[in-house]
Amino acid sequence: YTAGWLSPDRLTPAKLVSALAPPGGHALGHRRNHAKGICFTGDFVANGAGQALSRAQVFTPGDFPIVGRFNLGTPNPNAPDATVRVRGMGLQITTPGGQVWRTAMINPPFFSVSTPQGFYEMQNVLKSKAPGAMKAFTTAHPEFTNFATWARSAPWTSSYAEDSFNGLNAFIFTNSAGISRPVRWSLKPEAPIVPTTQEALAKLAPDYLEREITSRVAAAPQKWKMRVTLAEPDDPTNDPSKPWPEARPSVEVGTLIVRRIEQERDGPCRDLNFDPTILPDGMSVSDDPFPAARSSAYARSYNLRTSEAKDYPYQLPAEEIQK
Ligand code: HEM
Repeated sequence: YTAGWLSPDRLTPAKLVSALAPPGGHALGHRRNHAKGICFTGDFVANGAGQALSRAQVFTPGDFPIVGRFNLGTPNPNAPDATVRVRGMGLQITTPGGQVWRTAMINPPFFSVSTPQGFYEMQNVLKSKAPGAMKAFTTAHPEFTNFATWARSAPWTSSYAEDSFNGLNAFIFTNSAGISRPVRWSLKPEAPIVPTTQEALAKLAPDYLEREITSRVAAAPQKWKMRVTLAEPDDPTNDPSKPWPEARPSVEVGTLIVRRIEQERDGPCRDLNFDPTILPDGMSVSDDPFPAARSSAYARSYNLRTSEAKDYPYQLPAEEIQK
């Protein structure tokens, strides 16, 4: 009756965030996960087709401003690009009525584990040297083997512009007729994909992805199509490790256009928390347990990093600025 607050085994935001810490501790002032990244701005051009699914203003035909962040799934802000398998995009779209949609998506087509508890255990086992720890983990979380197969076999790219970004969690869209349906969303790149290998990427500069996207966007805006996929009655909505069948109907709702790469250190992403529960009217969370867990963990990470600004100063130290 204490809602679990007094249970020592209860999974808390503090435990979730601490579990992400690398052996030397977290990099102060930085995001506790997806710490390496680069901010951007641009717009989302809605084609109007999404209005059939959701009454959110973002689906009415028009152009809406975006702030987003390409990132790598690592707590290390200095990790070489080729050492990180998961890439992500944080995205905020705002519409004139003051509605805000935040989402944070990644490149795998399904998540590594079924539950937030599984995510916590995965962080611990990835650091554990105990013999048999991984075997015990995969026995308890057999879904992880699908993710390991994806990580081993999926092609790499040498540009964020060539990556797909998948929301993975299920949400509920409600249209103006009051009809509610479970959905997931994805961004597919318009840039042609040039597959590469981890070895080839490792031979490039450790920050190649940031440099490449900066020059690519300076030469031309980069685009992704946003697609919303609809669940059928038996599709799982509470487990992002289970992809829905390819044949599910989907609706292309618009185009994301990245027009400018922004400063990461003192740009518009720094004070932004891409909390996946910040949703406009016409979208809501489902029975998927991740968005609530993520929301509480991101808030904790945000509070920690913003109170550590002295460890990650907005301006570069004077000696690092070339005059
Ligand atoms: C319980 C599971 C998860 C935990 C504990 C977790 C934790 C975190 C934390 C602490 C951050 C940094 C937040 C900040 O300081 O602003 C973060 C960022 C991020 N997460 Fe998660 N995460 C989880 C699941 C997921 C899932 C399922 C996805 C994708 C579908 C995802 C994608 C991302 C992305 C793309 C970012 C970077 C957003 C940005 O640029 O700020 N995470 N995560």
